[in-house]
Amino acid sequence: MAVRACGLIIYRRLQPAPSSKVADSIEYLLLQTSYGTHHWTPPKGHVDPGEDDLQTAFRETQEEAGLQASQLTLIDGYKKELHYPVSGKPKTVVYWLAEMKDCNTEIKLSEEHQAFQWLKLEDACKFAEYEDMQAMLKEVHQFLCSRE
Ligand SMILES: Nc1nc2c(ncn2[C@@H]2O[C@H](COP(=O)(O)OP(=O)(O)OP(=O)(O)OP(=O)(O)OC[C@H]3O[C@@H](n4cnc5c(=O)[nH]c(N)nc54)[C@H](O)[C@@H]3O)[C@@H](O)[C@H]2O)c(=O)[nH]1
Repeated sequence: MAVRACGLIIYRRLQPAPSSKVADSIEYLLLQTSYGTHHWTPPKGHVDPGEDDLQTAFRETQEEAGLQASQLTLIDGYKKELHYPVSGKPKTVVYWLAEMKDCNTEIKLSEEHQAFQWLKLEDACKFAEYEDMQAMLKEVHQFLCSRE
């Protein structure tokens, strides 16, 4: 059976300048692991026994970024599964989308991560080096822009 993890793609909207596009005011949160290859990822982690997927996504976000569910707005209509192998075993990661209620809320990392960045789409795709993650971020961006 596949290893299962869940997380949240978190974004914030900066106040756009009058002439700029809404799309340019969106930034995504990525965390850099303090272990392994120091890859960048949204907050996410393994599902604990007895937990449902969305509970896991919020718990991991709280543990890894210090953000409470009450500080986030879960966005209806977006959910995505990524499937990739880790150490030869299949892994499924389920992501939801959430917006920061206050874009200045402090991010508090755990020992699992050594840095975080708020990134515009183009830079987020550079930091998130995996093609499936990049495709997901682009899809999310389209989704958000189409709602405006
Ligand atoms: N010392 C040490 N300790 C580790 C290591 N490894 C884990 N720990 C410990 O485990 C705990 C983590 O527990 P949770 O937080 O519950 O789990 P997750 O959040 O799920 O975290 P993971 O890091 O296990 O899982 P991924 O992010 O999935 O990375 C796994 C591999 O998959 C690739 N990869 C990543 N993302 C993508 C993608 O989007 N697309 C594609 N295609 N590929 C992707 C990439 O190659 C990567 O190397 C920590 O406490 C550590 O103590 C390690 O190497 N050394």
